[in-house]
Amino acid sequence: MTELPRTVSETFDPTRWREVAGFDDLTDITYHRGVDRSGDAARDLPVVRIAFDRPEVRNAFRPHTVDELYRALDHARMTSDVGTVLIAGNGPSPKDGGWAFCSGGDQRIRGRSGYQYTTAPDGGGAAQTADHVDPARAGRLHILEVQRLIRTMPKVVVAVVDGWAAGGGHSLHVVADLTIGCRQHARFKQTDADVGSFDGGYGSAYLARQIGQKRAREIFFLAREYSADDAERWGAINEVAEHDDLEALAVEYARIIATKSPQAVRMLKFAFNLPDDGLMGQQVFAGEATRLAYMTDEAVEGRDAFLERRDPDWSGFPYAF
Ligand SMILES: CC(C)(COP(=O)(O)OP(=O)(O)OC[C@H]1O[C@@H](n2cnc3c(N)ncnc32)[C@H](O)[C@@H]1OP(=O)(O)O)[C@@H](O)C(=O)NCCC(=O)NCCSC(=O)c1cc(O)c2ccccc2c1O
Repeated sequence: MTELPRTVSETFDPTRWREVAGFDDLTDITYHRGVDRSGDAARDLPVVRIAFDRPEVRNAFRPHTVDELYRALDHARMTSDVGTVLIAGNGPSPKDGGWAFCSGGDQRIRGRSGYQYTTAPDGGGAAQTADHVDPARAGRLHILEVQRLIRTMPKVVVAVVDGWAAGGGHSLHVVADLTIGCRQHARFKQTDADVGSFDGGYGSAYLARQIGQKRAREIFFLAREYSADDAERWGAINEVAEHDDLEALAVEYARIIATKSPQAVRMLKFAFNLPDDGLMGQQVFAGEATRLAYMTDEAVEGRDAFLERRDPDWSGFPYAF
């Protein structure tokens, strides 16, 4: 029987998860693999849980958080028996009991060139101030790289919103394939324009594709707070769950997704992306089509003819219609 992991969040059920080997150095996020311990031997499930772990600042991200998030997501992307990636926020805050999915970029270390790396001694808690900025490392806006990874990974990414989704955290929920929200604590608020920032890509324009121009503009221009029930009504999220049931619902989504064909899910995700992603969307979709084509006898004939220094024989392959 595998050892139970530490309880990283009040809603985290350690019996459902195991730690992922090679990630014991994480400071700003947690990363777990779903596991079924009901039998004699624990069995891995096709789901991972990646969670922001800075509840004292409503799970704001600093560059180091983004580095860790990218690394865990990319590991999940390359783990071929994982079909669903949950992104969550650990909580509540030890300071005031507040819950958050993610409140976006850590405003304390935002510089003129982006969010700055720091040398704060405590891993990013109270000591994380502009005084600790590392002048040798350029400021970053690389949460956008994370957005692209979520967008292009051939798996279903689910945002599990158990508290504030604000600023860049709001954008992460927008770019995720699916979002579920907690009735009691999920709060959505797009604060970008309050703090002189703007996610002009997926966070805004893609949001408008999802819920319509008027509502998306309202969300950005008024920066009002809205609930999970509001969000569901507007089509901004998929489902609302009670606080105690939210993570179980996310795992249930993953179970259902695992009953579907991986290839079909991959092709569907890239097909959904294509119209909004321009040539890059076409490239990603077409790459998968090329991979499928390589599996045919026709493509094998082309390769073999080259390797055997002969003309290809296409006679067995009709111009199908
Ligand atoms: C999220 C809130 C609405 C929650 O309000 P609440 O009243 O519940 O909690 P507090 O405000 O008291 O917060 C508790 C505690 O956490 C600290 N904190 C919260 N959020 C942040 C943050 N983002 N950065 C740093 N610290 C934060 C807060 O100061 C309190 O600390 P104490 O020490 O006082 O206990 C509310 O907190 C809120 O509005 N937060 C800010 C939301 C925000 O504006 N985020 C940044 C938006 S910009 C952004 O995220 C962004 C990032 C990018 O990398 C981009 C890249 C490219 C394009 C655009 C980008 C972008 O827009």
